Amino acid sequence: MAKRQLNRRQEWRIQKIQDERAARAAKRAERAEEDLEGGDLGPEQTGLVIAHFGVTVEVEGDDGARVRCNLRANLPALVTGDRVVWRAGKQNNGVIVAQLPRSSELCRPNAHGQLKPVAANVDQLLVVIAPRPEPHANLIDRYLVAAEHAGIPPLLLLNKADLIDDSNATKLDALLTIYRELGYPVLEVSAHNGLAMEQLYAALDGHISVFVGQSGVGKSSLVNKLLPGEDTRVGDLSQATGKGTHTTTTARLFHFPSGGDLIDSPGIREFALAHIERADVEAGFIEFRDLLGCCRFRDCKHEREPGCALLQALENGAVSQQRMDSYRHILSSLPEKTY
Ligand SMILES: Nc1nc2c(ncn2[C@@H]2O[C@H](COP(=O)(O)OP(=O)(O)OP(=O)(O)O)[C@@H](O)[C@H]2O)c(=O)[nH]1
Ligand SMILES: [Zn+2]
Repeated sequence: MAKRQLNRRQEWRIQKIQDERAARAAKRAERAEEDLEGGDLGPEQTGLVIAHFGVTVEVEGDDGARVRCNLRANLPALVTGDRVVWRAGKQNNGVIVAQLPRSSELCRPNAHGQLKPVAANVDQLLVVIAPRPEPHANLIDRYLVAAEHAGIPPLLLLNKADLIDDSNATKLDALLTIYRELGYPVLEVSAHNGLAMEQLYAALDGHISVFVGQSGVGKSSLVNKLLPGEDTRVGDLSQATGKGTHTTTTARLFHFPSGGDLIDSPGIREFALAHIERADVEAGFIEFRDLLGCCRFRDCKHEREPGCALLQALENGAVSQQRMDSYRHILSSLPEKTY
C-alpha cells in the first residue's frame, strides 16, 4: 500500500513537471508568435537542427551561425538532422516556422516503449566491427536489417585493422566476403595507426552518418580521430544559459573537417532491432527479397516446409548458411507477438 501511494505521488509529481514544462513551452511559443506579428523577426531562411533540448532546438543557419530557437506552436517534435525554415530574433534566438520533409528517420523506443524518431535525414549507417572484440555475424546482421528497415544504406567498417594477424585473418576475410558478395561496401581502417583514413574521409564526405557497433570496437576512437578537438560527450546547453556545461545524451550533429556530418549520441550507437517485426527481418536480408512470396505456402516460416524458396536457395548456395542461421537467431530473439 505504502509503495503504491509513493508511486502515485511520484506519478503526480512527474505529471506536474510535464504540465509545467508544456505550459512554459506554450508561453514561449505564444511570445514567439507575438514577435512574429510584431514584425520583430528576420526573414525566413533554411537551417539544420544540430541538437535539441526539450522544447528548444539549436539551429545552424545556412551561413553557419548557431541560434537557439523555439518552435511555433503548430509544429511537430523536431529531431537532430531536421531541416527547417526559421526566422532570427534580436538576441541570438529565433523561431522555427516550418519543418522540411525528412529523407529518413532513425527511430528508437522511448522509456514508455513508444517508437520515436531520434535523428532525421541520416543517409549512411557505419556498422563498426573489429578483430577484437570478435565480430558476431548475427549482430552485424541485426544492424544491417535495421539499416534496410530504415532505408539508410549501411557501410561495414572494420576498425583496428592493425590487429589483423595470422590468428584471425582467414576468419575475418571469410566473414567480410559474405557481405562484399551481398554488395555491401566494406572498409578496413585503423583509428590507431591511421590506415585508410583518406578512404574513410571520402566515404563520409557528402553524407550524414551515424556509427553503430558493439562496445569496444573503437567508435569513440574513430569519432575522436575524425573530429579532432571536439568534445563529443558534451552538449552546449551552457552557451545560451550560462549555467555551466551540461553533459547530454541528446543526439548532436557534428561537421567532419574533411566533409560530411556525424549524428551521435549514446542512444544512437545502440540503435538496433528492438522495434522490428518478422516481415521486416525477412525483407532486411537483401538476398531473400526476390524469394519472398515464392514459397509454396503463403505463411511459410522457412523452417522445413516443402516448396520453400528460401530453403531451396540455401541448398543451392544462393543464400549462405551463416546468414540463414543469423536470420533464425534474430527471429527467435523477437518478442513473441511479432513472430
Ligand atoms: N589496436 C587498436 N586499438 C584500437 C583501435 N581503435 C580503438 N582501439 C582501442 O579499443 C578500445 C575500445 O575503443 P573505444 O573507442 O572506447 O570503443 P567504443 O566502440 O567507443 O566502445 P564503447 O564506448 O564501449 O561503445 C580502446 O582501448 C581503444 O584504444 C585501433 O584502430 N587499433
Ligand atoms: Zn519458405
